[in-house]
Amino acid sequence: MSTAKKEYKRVTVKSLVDMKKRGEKISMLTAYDYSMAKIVDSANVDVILVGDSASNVMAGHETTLPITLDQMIYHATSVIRAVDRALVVVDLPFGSYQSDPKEALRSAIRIMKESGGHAVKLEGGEEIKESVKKILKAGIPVMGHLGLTPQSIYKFGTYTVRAKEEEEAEKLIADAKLLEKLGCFAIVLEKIPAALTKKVSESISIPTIGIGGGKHADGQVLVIHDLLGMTHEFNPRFLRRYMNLYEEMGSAISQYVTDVKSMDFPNDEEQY
Ligand SMILES: Nc1nc(=O)c2c([nH]1)NC[C@@H]1CN(c3ccc(C(=O)N[C@@H](CCC(=O)O)C(=O)O)cc3)CN21
Ligand SMILES: CC(C)C(=O)C(=O)O
Ligand SMILES: [Mg+2]
Repeated sequence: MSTAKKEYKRVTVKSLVDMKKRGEKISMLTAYDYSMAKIVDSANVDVILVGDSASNVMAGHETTLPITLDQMIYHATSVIRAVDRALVVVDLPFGSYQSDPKEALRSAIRIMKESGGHAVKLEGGEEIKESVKKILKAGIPVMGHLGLTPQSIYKFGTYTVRAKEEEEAEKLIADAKLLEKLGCFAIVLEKIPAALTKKVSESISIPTIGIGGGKHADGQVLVIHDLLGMTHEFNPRFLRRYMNLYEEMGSAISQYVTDVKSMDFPNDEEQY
């Protein structure tokens, strides 16, 4: 017996590669909790990233380094409960994969088993080759992340554009080809020159997802709170704000305070 079920087709790792082949751009946004993920998924975003940017956006840390694997699993579990259509990718947090490939696999397995996420994302290329191999061998899809890799911020000291010099650009291209060869299904390219994004995207058959990587990436990703204008102090050039929720929410909340103080709320209809 068939029930009247909402029509949707799940996004898979394979459908993303097919989208690149067709020339259809991929949309990706972060979400860290149930309510936000419900809205993002209902708006037909292809990929939802449970990013370690939760460390900044949810917990208020200065960097992504402090967030733990347990905390990432908590966020991912909440997101998974809300999602019907999108592919859900979960960041492996700093410290959960860098020491050795076995630990990397254990961390990836915990994410898959405990949250129900569909894939994991790791920052780096050649340096994490063995870990990527091991995770893929276990049947867990892996998304790469090259260019500005926030988990290595203390190695670089700044969030400036990466791979502007020839040598770093060549390494990035080699890393992208390596990740493709290993079997990754997509690669995030963060804050690199548009011309390099173009070159990388043309050199590999798996999709590139840009954030500050320009128009030639096969898809785009943003932190949802940035797009909605909730993080009003974060203003990189690559960010397009679609709302100014920081101000809108602030005035709604001020109005509530005013209404409580003036005894306008609750009124006769809003009580029993
Ligand atoms: N809210 C938020 N949005 C993000 O995109 C994001 C996070 N948090 N946390 C984790 C990483 C860090 N990311 C970043 C951080 C800084 C810049 C950046 O462009 N910062 C400065 C410029 C710094 C410089 O040029 O030295 C800026 O213009 O805001 C970009 C991406 C991307 N990720
Ligand atoms: C900015 C994206 C790519 C990310 O890794 C995150 O949100 O953690
Ligand atoms: Mg991240």
